Amino acid sequence: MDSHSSIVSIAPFLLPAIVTCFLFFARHAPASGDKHQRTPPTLPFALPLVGHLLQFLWNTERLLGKAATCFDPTTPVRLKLLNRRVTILNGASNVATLFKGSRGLSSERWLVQVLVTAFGVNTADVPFYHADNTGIGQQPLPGSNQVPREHRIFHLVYQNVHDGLSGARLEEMQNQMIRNLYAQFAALDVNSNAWTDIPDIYGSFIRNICFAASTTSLCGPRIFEAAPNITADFWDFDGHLPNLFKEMPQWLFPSAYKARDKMKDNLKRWHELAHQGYDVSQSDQDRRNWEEHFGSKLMRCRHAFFSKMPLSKDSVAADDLGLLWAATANAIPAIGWMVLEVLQRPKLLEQVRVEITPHFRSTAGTGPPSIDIDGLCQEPLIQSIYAEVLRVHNGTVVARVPQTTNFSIAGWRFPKDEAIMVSTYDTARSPYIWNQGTPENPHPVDEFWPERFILDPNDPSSGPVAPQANCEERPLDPSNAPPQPRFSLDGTLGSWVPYGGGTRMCPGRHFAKKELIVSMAMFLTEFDIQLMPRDGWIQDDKRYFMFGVMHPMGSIPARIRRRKHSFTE
Ligand code: HEM
Repeated sequence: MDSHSSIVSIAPFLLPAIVTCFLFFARHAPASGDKHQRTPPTLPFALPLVGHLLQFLWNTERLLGKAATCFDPTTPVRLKLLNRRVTILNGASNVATLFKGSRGLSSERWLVQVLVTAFGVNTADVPFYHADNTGIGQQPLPGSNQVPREHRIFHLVYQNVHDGLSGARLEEMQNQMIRNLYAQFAALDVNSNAWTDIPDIYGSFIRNICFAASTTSLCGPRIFEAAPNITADFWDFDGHLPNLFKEMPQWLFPSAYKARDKMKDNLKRWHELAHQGYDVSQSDQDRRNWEEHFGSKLMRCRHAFFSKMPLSKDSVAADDLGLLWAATANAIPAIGWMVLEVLQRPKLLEQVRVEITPHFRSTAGTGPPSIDIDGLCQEPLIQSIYAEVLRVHNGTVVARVPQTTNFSIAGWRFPKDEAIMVSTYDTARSPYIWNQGTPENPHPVDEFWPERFILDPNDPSSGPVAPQANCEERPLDPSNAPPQPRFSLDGTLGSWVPYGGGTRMCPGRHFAKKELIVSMAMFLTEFDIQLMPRDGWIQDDKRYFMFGVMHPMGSIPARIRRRKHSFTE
């Protein structure tokens, strides 16, 4: 493990000393440097030595919220985490500039650290990752190490996920998702003439069905043969991930490390079975976009290049755990939220079903429904719900590190090797940017407002962005058709960033949009779902804050039945 990665492991030893000399010491680092380049101010902190570490570990939401509001809304703010410094970037235009300026910034060191601490890549394999400083591009970076092409792990992984999630491979993944969801629905013991009680409609129903469907689309069905309990094991691991991510020591959280080891063992068993059934050295000649051993072409080609690298089986399993997590741990809670936000509003449910129906052709129990995916994904209200789910429920931190020299944005200097972070949760809540409705009909930034992303040309108070914040001209419709309300992200550049941005922007975003919308549409078309009465709206489980789309909190009891003319009957 690299030298600065174990800050947290010593934190518990420092605690008694910190408590006895509790000084309430606040500091605001003066802006330094020449008049063109200022160092961002440090958020005041009370404990010298540790800085903001304890708050970072136990109340990250509050800490990042303070960093977003402590100075003016475009001022970046530095945090001190024991011996490490990071800067939280604020302001939509600064965020957009960061993502545009990908040259000179890297995510690779950060990525390796996450692969080790969160997913369990072997420390013995770290030098192999670090030896590759050739970048993600087709050509190695000038002046970088001489690394054989087949060992350029960052380039190969980058190219593989981008190829595997576009064009015909993307279409195959979409079709697989529909087929696999249909198979999951058909296997359920749920009738149309009686209600079935479900103890937790998200945690024991939607989440498990979607994991099985999504993982089969990515990895093929063999993974469930090799590891029959992988669904439960995965969600157990996901629940422990915040502690792993924050580098909590094993002696303090042994169950987190156990859950991760279990998942790595599951994946190793699958790798063994898949390699027995399929020779990855032939994968270049195999034109299929999906086969049953490794599933998607993405996965098959990935294992073809892994097989030429001197990585341990343990590290390959850990790296795959990272990919499986990226592919499911945001998308599935987001599907859950899409369904739940609609179900909590009966009128919205009716409107959504009106948008869904024309795009579905049922095959009446003889196979998966035929869905006009592109048409469905262009419906304005459905897209607005999708964008609003990712605005409200996403608590990700996206990181970049200036690699070779200091980096600057709008006159602020960001030192080399110090992480610059963007909190998607706070950018999505800036009251200076987001439309909060009218005094008669307010919609605060924390509220889920299904129509927030609908721009009605006849209503100047509509659209995602507050009228005073929107400098972009509203484009005219060239067809001269009477202006219709439409889905719009206009003015949200640098503020709606659930997928990050720039060259490292999430390569799964095109698949994710379709996966989220199609899955929601399939659940709402196949089932009537009645949530048990509850006080207030369903809330985010803040334990997942900082780690992507948060899960809904607590158990959500419901009853369900198949709808008449559902596609499985
Ligand atoms: C709602 C769903 C999703 C959200 C909110 C999401 C969000 C993100 C974010 C914020 C990043 C980091 C981007 C950056 O650093 O700028 C990321 C990276 C990534 N995502 Fe997604 N993601 C989603 C779904 C998916 C899916 C479905 C897949 C694959 C099937 C996927 C695969 C990846 C991969 C491989 C990376 C790493 C890319 C790299 O390092 O270059 N994601 N995602």
